[in-house]
Amino acid sequence: MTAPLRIGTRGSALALWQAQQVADRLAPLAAPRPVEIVPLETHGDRDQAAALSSLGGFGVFTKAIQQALLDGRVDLAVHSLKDLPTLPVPGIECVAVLPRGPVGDAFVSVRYSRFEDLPEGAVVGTSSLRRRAQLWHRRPDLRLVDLRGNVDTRLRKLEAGQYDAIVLAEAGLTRLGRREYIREVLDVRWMLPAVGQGAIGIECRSTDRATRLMVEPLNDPATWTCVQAERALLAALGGGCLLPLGAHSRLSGPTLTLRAVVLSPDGQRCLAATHEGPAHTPQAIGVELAALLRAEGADELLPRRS
Ligand SMILES: NCc1[nH]cc(CCC(=O)O)c1CC(=O)O
Repeated sequence: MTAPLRIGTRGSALALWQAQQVADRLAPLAAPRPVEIVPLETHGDRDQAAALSSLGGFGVFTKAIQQALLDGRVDLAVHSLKDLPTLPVPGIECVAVLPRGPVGDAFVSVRYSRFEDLPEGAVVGTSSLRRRAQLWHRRPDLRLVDLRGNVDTRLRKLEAGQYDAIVLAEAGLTRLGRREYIREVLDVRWMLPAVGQGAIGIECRSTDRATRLMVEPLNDPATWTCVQAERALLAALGGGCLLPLGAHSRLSGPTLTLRAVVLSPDGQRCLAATHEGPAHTPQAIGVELAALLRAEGADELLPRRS
């Protein structure tokens, strides 16, 4: 009975910080069982050089952890929700999300204190299709160059002087104690976050009732509502991280408002729509917003999937 409760996670500093949050909250519920963090290497960690798209794009940071969960090598899995594909994995269920952190994207630069100060043709590092498309939509003159790696790797590359600025999730910088790098949080009215950005999801094996019951109390209902709507939107558009889609949800009393943009990769075309409804039907709001975007012609912008 003293077998530890094992939490599977990526081994990056950010992933370990997130897993530790779960471990700290779970410890009193699991006692006297100890809680242990098990860092696992994922496809996305192993192949830093390859573009995410060439790795297949779906679940490169989550599949290996889900496999360990299915194999019984770990008892739960902790993911950045934005890295977790919406396609359900048989035998695995997302049981809880922690209270959401900051959702926005941060402008990080040594040379410029505001995005608007970037001179014509400035070099901005980011590999995210969503960030690239929204940056280009606002500033077609920018030179956008690939930048991959963990948060600290990207900050080091910025400091090496190769980029005028980079864009990173505010949540990651905050969690790693790197907020001093943030020069400006980009306005969510034009830089919409990724689906699930800033949220941490916890998965269990569907059959492991004991662990599920232990994890359920960690769920934050407000965060759950918002991410359900965002993920339903993403699923209805059939996209993974290869789709230049931004989404932002806001819960105000009994009403959930979801806003989203779908862009062409070059940022020239941008469709936006907003939809709201009762907060107890988040998935319907996401699905209906997808239909509104389709009615505007989103299908032409969605990547072809084989
Ligand atoms: N794709 C990598 C990734 N996955 C989650 C975060 C940050 C935390 C979050 O947004 O939840 C990051 C880094 C980044 O995008 O800057």
